[in-house]
Amino acid sequence: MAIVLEDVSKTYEVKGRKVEALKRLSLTVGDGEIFGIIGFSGAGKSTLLRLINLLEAPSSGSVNVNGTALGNLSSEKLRAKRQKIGMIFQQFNLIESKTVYQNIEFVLKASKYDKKKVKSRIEELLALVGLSDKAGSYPGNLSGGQKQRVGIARALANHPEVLLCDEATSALDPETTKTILKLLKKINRDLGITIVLITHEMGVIKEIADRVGVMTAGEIVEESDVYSIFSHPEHAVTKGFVQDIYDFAIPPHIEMNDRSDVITIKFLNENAEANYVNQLYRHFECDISILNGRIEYIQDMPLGFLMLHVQGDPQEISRLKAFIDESTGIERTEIHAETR
Ligand SMILES: Nc1ncnc2c1ncn2[C@@H]1O[C@H](COP(=O)(O)OP(=O)(O)OP(=O)(O)O)[C@@H](O)[C@H]1O
Repeated sequence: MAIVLEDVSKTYEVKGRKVEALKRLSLTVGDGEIFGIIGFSGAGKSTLLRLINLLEAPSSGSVNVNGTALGNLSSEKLRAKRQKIGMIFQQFNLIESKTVYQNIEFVLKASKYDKKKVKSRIEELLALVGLSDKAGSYPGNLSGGQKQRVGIARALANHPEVLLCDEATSALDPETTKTILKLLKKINRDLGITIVLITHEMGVIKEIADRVGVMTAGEIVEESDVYSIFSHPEHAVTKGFVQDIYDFAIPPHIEMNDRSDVITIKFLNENAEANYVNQLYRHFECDISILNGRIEYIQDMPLGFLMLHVQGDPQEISRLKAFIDESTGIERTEIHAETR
């Protein structure tokens, strides 16, 4: 396992008042996995990342990165271990007075990288992030996406085993965000680097993560593969985060007392693309109108939704609902947006 946190707590003391940033949190991130942590501001995400990055020690509990327990390391060993953990930041944190080349050179020099190999390593890194032609540019002359590419090149300079991403795309526009996430995915696949990213945007999780932990008030309240988090959110906070894809309001023209006849169905995996409504039309003597529908792709796997208005004999409607409930890969969902 790449990262194992066991029963970790972190308490800060601010003006005599205790702030519990992390509360007996346990987490395991597998080798080569992309693990996303999502939570609102103040949930404790950055604190968690700083523990993995060895910037801070937990108040209690243990942190283990790639087989090394991080407590009780000598400062020399700690420094060596830190080099194996790369990090990128929301605000890129580049040195403005140095060129792209020099920004990367700076970390290689600091880690006493073999001098003969520094130049070729920098060229290799710049090629990897698609910036070979920007070696002599200053950060001030780069776009946000290019700056983050430099950040990524710098983070990878010392061949890390783990890459930590702290809101790495939050300062970028949606298109640039996509290209940066694509690059991170490529790095994960091609170099086998484990990635832990923290974000407050579910879109980022949907695009890139294999698994996700939902954080609130210093705890991970739900943890699962990304498809399950979207298709079966359990905790109220998770439901809030995935609300966007469940955003089916019952149209205003449906009278208040007819609303119990509105059924929203969720289609899991390949069932999203099957012709299910045809079966409903064929088997049941009800009037069925489609009010809304959508297919979301989560890691290329479809998750479909269909909102139907079903009218007719109440017994027939009950039979139809029972039929839906018995169908594999099809579920009725109670989660949808407030009626507008
Ligand atoms: N160095 C510190 N000293 C005192 N309190 C801190 C410190 N760092 C974090 N905290 C507190 O710990 C809690 C968790 O903060 P943290 O920054 O980890 O949350 P976050 O989820 O990363 O939020 P954000 O997205 O706003 O950065 C907050 O209540 C914060 O005020």
